[in-house]
Amino acid sequence: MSAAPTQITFFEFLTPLVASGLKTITIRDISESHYQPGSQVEVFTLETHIKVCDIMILAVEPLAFADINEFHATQESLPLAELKLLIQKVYPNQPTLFMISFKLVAA
Ligand SMILES: CC(=O)Nc1ccn([C@H]2C[C@H](O)[C@@H](CO)O2)c(=O)n1
Repeated sequence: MSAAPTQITFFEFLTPLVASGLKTITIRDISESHYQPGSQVEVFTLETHIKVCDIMILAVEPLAFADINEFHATQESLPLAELKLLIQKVYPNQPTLFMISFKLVAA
């Protein structure tokens, strides 16, 4: 069994939402779902790999694309339509995804 990851990347335009504590979930596919609840994880920008902040993983739960709703959009700090378009673009044709809940530890 491999160790849980200690880093996560976000698109640069989303990192202010993470560093301010406004964004408290991210929805990823199975390849990016192996985070351990209770672990501290470093956040980097995807495009430039700049360190943004640290977060603590609270939970990792399966989430069907079809079940993504306004609750998830609020936690993502994004409009629901924008969130669903983004997820479809990043993870096309993947009905089963994972919701990673987290809290900001240090900006
Ligand atoms: C490799 C990588 O950084 N991938 C992703 C995947 C998703 N996101 C964002 C986009 C949405 O806000 C949520 C839901 O997927 O997570 C991201 O920043 N980076």
